[in-house]
Amino acid sequence: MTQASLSEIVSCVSGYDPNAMTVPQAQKIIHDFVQPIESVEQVAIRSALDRTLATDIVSTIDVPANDNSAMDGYALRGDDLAEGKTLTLRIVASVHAGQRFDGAVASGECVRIMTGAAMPADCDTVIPQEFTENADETSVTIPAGRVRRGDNRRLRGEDLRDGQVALRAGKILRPADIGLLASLGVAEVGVKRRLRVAFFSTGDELRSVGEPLEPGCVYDSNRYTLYGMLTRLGCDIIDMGVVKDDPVAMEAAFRSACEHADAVITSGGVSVGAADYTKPTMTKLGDMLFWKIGMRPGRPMAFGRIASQGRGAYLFGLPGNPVAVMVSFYFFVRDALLRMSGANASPLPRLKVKSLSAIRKKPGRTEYQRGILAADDDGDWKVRLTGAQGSGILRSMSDANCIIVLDDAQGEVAAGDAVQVVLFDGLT
Ligand SMILES: Nc1nc2c(c(=O)[nH]1)N[C@H]1C(S)=C(S)[C@@H](COP(=O)(O)OP(=O)(O)OC[C@H]3O[C@@H](n4cnc5c(N)ncnc54)[C@H](O)[C@@H]3O)O[C@H]1N2
Ligand code: MOO
Repeated sequence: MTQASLSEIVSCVSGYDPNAMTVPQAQKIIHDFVQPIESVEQVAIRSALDRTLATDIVSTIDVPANDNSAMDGYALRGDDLAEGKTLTLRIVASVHAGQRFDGAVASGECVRIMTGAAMPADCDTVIPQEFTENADETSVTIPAGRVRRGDNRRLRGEDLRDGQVALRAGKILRPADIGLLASLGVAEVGVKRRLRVAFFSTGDELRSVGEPLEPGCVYDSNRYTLYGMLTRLGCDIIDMGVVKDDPVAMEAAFRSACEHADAVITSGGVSVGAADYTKPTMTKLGDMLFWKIGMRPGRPMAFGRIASQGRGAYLFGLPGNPVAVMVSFYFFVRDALLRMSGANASPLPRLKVKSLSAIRKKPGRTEYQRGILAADDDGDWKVRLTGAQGSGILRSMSDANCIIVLDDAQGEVAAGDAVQVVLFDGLT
């Protein structure tokens, strides 16, 4: 299948204007343009943690394999239970997990049973031992009203049935999933290979950690935040360092990155400054779009694809400001990389909570403010701003535990109004 060009994709977007893109328009174009990689590798299930499953996994057994007891107690015939009647049953056998009792259990009889042991064929109910009375080696009394037919019995195949799809291709495997695979007896699975993502920072003012900081210079922090975000996403990273504001050096960096990477991320040089060479270099080499997106931070952004030696790499030219890099990554690049890696990722969940801070906001653009979400004394979760929100203030990201997302239509937020937040941390 040949890949659609960016111009074909943008022609389907109503009201497309590169100088006034909305966040949803830009997200949609990127999502529609990127294509999943095809390479698959077989790995042991522990190594499959956080990887993207390549094929559906179908169970070849029932889990559990037998009806079994959910409690330590006594397995009995539900027919023996009668409303308001105390019952004394004769114990005919005892079964532990891993054992089964194949004998008959007649009316008036029961079997001492442990959690996980297979149910005797004639029994459909288990009474936990602490609900019984006068138990000894030979008999046990079941007081009236303590158990109903079918209680405390786990049914064969209630977790998964033979032939049922246990996990769908595209799932990013979490701890529960590799446990589920183990419960099916699966030792290895096919996962998509890790994405290879190259990145470099641009700017003559940038110094790398370890170098002296001359007047007018700043340390390059974007390569570290990108390293962190890409590593968390499970990518193989290619750190290409700092590239000077020089068209020849920049072209060489792009060409080299595209030889090995599935995606290339740059920061800086996408605005209108005299030394902003990223855009002209990208245009020379590939199928590129440059946008001014109605958002803050992260307004300028370049996106496209560079083809080189029969293969191609997607390209994300992010703005230089450190907070803008992170916000653009979380709200554009992350989804694209997940899609490229073959994952069926759902949108980042948003929670609606009250804001303790009044927030200045004009309708017409999306704002991503850094917030601290905490429970008050009544257990209600509320969010407040971290403080100054400039897109160069990286500490605002470090202090935050969430992003407050104020959509295009949102105007001023008064203290006490509800806002939507995206959490940084969660169970994965
Ligand atoms: N006349 C205009 N000026 C600017 C506009 C505009 O529309 N018109 N947009 C502003 C916005 S918004 C942003 S964001 C920046 C984006 O500019 P660039 O992508 O060209 O980024 P630079 O100019 O290279 O850098 C911006 C800023 O960030 C610092 N920086 C860059 N790289 C790093 C790094 N790796 N680590 C730490 N800090 C970095 C850089 O020193 C600058 O301070 O343009 C605005 N201007
Ligand atoms: O993208 Mo710029 O950092 O919005 O301010």
